[in-house]
Amino acid sequence: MSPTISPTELSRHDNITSLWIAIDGEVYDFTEFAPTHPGGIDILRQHAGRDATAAYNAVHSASLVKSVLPESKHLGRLSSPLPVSTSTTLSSNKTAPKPPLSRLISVNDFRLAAHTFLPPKTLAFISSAATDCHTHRRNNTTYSEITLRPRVLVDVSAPVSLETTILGRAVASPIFVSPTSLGKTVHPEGELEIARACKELGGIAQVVSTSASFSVADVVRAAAEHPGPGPSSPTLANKNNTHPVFLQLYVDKDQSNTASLLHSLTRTKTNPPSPSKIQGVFLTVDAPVPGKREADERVPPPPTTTTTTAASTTITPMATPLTPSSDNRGSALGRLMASYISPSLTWHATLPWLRALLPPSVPLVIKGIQTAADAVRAMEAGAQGIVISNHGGRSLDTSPATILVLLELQRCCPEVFDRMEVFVEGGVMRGTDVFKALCLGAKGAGVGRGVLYGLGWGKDGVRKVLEILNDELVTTMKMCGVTRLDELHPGLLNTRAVDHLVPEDLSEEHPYAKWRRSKL
Ligand SMILES: Cc1cc2nc3c(=O)[nH]c(=O)nc-3n(C[C@H](O)[C@H](O)[C@H](O)COP(=O)(O)O)c2cc1C
Repeated sequence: MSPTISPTELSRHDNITSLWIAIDGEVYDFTEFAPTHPGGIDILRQHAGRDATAAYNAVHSASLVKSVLPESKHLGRLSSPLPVSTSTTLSSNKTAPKPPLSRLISVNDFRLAAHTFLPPKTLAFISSAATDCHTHRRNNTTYSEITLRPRVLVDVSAPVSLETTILGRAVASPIFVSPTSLGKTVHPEGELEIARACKELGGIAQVVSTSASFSVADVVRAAAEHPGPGPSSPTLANKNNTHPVFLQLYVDKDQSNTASLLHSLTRTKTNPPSPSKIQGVFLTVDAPVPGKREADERVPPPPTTTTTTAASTTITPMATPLTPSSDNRGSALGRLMASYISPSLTWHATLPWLRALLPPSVPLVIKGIQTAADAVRAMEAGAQGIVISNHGGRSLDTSPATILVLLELQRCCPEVFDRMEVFVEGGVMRGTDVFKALCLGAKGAGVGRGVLYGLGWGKDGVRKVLEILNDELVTTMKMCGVTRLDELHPGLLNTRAVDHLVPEDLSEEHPYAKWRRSKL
């Protein structure tokens, strides 16, 4: 039986040299873990010696604490409950009722509707992008600059199957769910609901963020327990009635944390070994430092309250004088979340290190490629895939729209499409966007914010967002005279309006400005 700890004893451990916290009636020692906490040490210091159940549950799954702390750090049960001092969630501060799903017929409808009921801080976190948001906008608008070249008088009566593979796994569609952090800020079951929707749709690939509210193991478990469409579904891509789950990886400043995370997900002690919990790793490389997201910085967390009345218990775990709200740069959740991410990844050290950590059967994909030269480097480094991405315009404003980078690869290094899988994400809001990406060689197109807006309605909302995109893709294909994904090719597009923006070769030099400040 675990020891009993009194509130008085708990309250003695209220500082960084001895940092105990109670969660759901259990007391944990966070002293060693605190400096590496992904959300920063300040938030743990704020709750040191206290009951942090409400703040914890607002962003984390119940089981996460047990998976990140060793058993020895679970000290015992709290002898009597403590009054709740601060609580609860970014998503509890609703401002309007949600419109019914039946009224929403486009991804943009979801975006607009989410603006009516998501609390301001959650909305700012999701919708924000770096500085003036040029890249965020252009990710989307550049798709509309590329026009279609429909072929008519083609029999398109055959049913269209969107089934394909992603990194060797059968999927129901080339559209996949991009990794996003803190799903619980939108829905209490966050990434679990996304997994359920992906499974119900017959196997949509889901990339789960290292900074998700739920661990990947929780996501895999939730999907396994969810009935899904059943193996008898005639359109089921994945006959095993599962959906592929990939881990998006931020390498921790303390690399041993990353090593043990990967070990726990890909290696088992069982004999014979059970399969890896994840079907691949997407290493994010476009956010070595946090982007300056001004909307997220500007919107303060809801005000702190110390009362326990039902009406006033709405607060984020960040709302204290120690949190970003007291910082003279603002109060961005994104910046707080990024504090554990290593800024020192390199081609020559990080990739071989990661490859050696992963079993050979687990593919490694580099997420955040923004030039043809880096695509070639990734290929030469032995990556199984790349994601052309600029983090949805959240990292570096005025970096190129992702569809332009896809064109750059076609122009400068077309061989990469035969040697590895190329994915693209950023600004995908329509089936026509997906169609254009696929015509230009993408194996799949990822959706980030659109899925989060759908998550406001739980799994049914996520499902509807993905269904809308699938339907629009099928309609576009038929209108263009094709009924199979392998019939898509660049000739179905006119890219002249943007061709002048596409670099012409792999050179890392400017085409004519050769001047250098330093001769070194
Ligand atoms: C709220 C939010 C959180 C995100 N968190 C992560 C993350 O934890 N890891 C990551 O690699 N990318 C993250 N991204 C970037 C997405 O994976 C993806 O690149 C981007 O959302 C695609 O653009 P879109 O939102 O226009 O579809 C996040 C994006 C958003 C909107």
